[in-house]
Order: sequence, then structure tokens, then C-alpha cells
Amino acid sequence: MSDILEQLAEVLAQRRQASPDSSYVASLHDKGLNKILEKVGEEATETIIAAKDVSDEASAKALLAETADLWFHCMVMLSHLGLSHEAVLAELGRRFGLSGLEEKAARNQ
Ligand SMILES: N=c1c2ncn([C@@H]3O[C@H](COP(=O)(O)OP(=O)(O)OP(=O)(O)O)[C@@H](O)[C@H]3O)c2ncn1[C@@H]1O[C@H](COP(=O)(O)O)[C@@H](O)[C@H]1O
Repeated sequence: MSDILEQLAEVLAQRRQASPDSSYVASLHDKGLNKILEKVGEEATETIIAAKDVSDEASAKALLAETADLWFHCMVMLSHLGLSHEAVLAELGRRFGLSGLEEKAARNQ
């Protein structure tokens, strides 16, 4: 999965130099941080609504699509602010490492 995030991050970095007319991501950068944050909020809301409505394969698929939209717009936000998705993965890894150690310690007591 992180390979896909890596490749997406490379494309997003290229789009920071692109013309707003040629690309959705470039148009978001051109509109600025407030527009990007508006999209993150919109996609978060759509994800929540979709998650409350999962009842079959089609609605589960709709939730996955909304989650992808949310992750994508979070990636654009990080790119706009010059931050790396790798730092987010490192933070998750650090927490996972910590909880893994805690679980191990608890098992050994
Ligand atoms: N992963 C995505 C991706 N996910 C979602 N979206 C777009 O995000 C938008 C969100 O959906 P909305 O229904 O809110 O769209 P909208 O109503 O048109 O948006 P607004 O007018 O509200 O801004 C849609 O326009 C989707 O096409 C994406 N657009 C691009 N990518 C990736 O980004 C790369 C660069 O894209 P371009 O900048 O378009 O070249 C692409 O190669 C893709 O890999």
C-alpha cells in the first residue's frame, strides 16, 4: 500500500508546478489551503454518511470509494503544506511499535 502512496505523492509533487487548467490537483493548489481543507471536510463527511449506510456489497464499495477520496485529499493537503505522507506512516509505525511492545510486556507478566 505504501508503494501506491509513494507513487501518488510523486504525482502530487509534480502537480505543484502544473497549470491549474491541466490538472485537478494543480487547480486545488492554485485555489489554496482553504479550498483543500474544504475538500478534506467534505470527503470526511461523505465517508461518515457512507459508513452509516453499509448494508450490502454496493454500499460497502461506496464507503471504500469515499475513504479513497478522503485519503487522497489528505495527501493533497500534506503536499500543499510541504509535509510527507511518510511522516504519517512513521507516526503510525511508532504507535504500532509501542502497542506491540506493551502487548508483549503484558503477555510476559
Ligand atoms: N486519486 C485521485 C482522485 N481521487 C479523487 N479525485 C477527484 O476528487 C474530486 C472529488 O470529488 P467531488 O465529487 O467532490 O468533485 P467535484 O464536485 O468535481 O469537486 P469540487 O468542484 O467540489 O472541487 C473529483 O473530481 C475526483 O476526480 C481524484 N483526482 C485525482 N487522483 C489522482 O491524482 C492524480 C493527479 O490527478 P490530476 O491532477 O487530475 O492530473 C491522478 O493520476 C490520480 O491518481
